[in-house]
Amino acid sequence: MTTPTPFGARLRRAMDTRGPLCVGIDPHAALLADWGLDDNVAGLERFTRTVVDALADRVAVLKPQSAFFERFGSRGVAVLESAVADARDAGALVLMDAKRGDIGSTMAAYAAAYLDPAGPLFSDAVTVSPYLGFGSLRPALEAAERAGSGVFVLALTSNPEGAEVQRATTAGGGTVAQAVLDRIAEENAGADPLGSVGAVVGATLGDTGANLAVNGPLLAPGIGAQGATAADLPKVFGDSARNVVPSISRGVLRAGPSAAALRDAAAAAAEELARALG
Ligand SMILES: O=c1ccn([C@@H]2O[C@H](COP(=O)(O)O)[C@@H](O)[C@H]2O)c(=O)[nH]1
Repeated sequence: MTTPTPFGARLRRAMDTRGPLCVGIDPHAALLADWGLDDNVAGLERFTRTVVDALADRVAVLKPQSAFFERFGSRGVAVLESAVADARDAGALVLMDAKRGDIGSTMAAYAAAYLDPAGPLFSDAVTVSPYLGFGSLRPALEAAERAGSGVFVLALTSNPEGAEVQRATTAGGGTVAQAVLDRIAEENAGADPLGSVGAVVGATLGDTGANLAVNGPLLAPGIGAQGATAADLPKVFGDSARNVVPSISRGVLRAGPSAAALRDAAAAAAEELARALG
């Protein structure tokens, strides 16, 4: 059996060749309406196919938000399965935004869902929540390593409510978020060119005071609809800018339903973000 190329190495290559932009696939009911689509499975299918067809051959990462597919039940999940496969076939890395977190034994089932190459939702990476304890993520970390996939751990989320948990002080005197970041850095120790365990750090946060040197990718949501701009990135990420994967959903999707307009919006965002990240 051949050893798969680790996600971190695949992501670095994609960022170097396509630029670091991640576009989120978030089929909000309001966006379906804006695109002239019905808020049903047929509308979801058309929306998703349009985004994948327009962008999967050019952006480094596509990030479907699982919740928007789950709300349609099994037929919505079937649309998600096709989107993952089609996006990967077209060359994009797929980051499943599912934010799973549970006790270890249940985490193993989530890992089977997203990180087992034989599964219908197998993705290049998945978002997970460490707030049942970082150790509870072990089954996902191990499954990802076996598959050559990645795991993005919520550290400092883009929403204002995150601070009450993430900036709380631990018994050791640091913040909860820093403890998470330190554990991510341990997972990535020695990885070259980039570890496969990422951190989620909102682009909305300004200077967090956190040490973001985790030797892994830093997913930066919050650009566009949540108010952050490319100009905010240097303040948030400082010396870690090279590892930032800036993520935009509505800010690009609002350009649809024209495929050309989606491509133009993604290209304009990519250029602005690349300039800001140096
Ligand atoms: O801290 C986080 C973690 C994840 N997200 C997700 O990213 C997108 C953001 O969508 P926009 O339309 O660009 O605001 C969405 O799927 C969130 O669930 C985040 O925003 N913040």
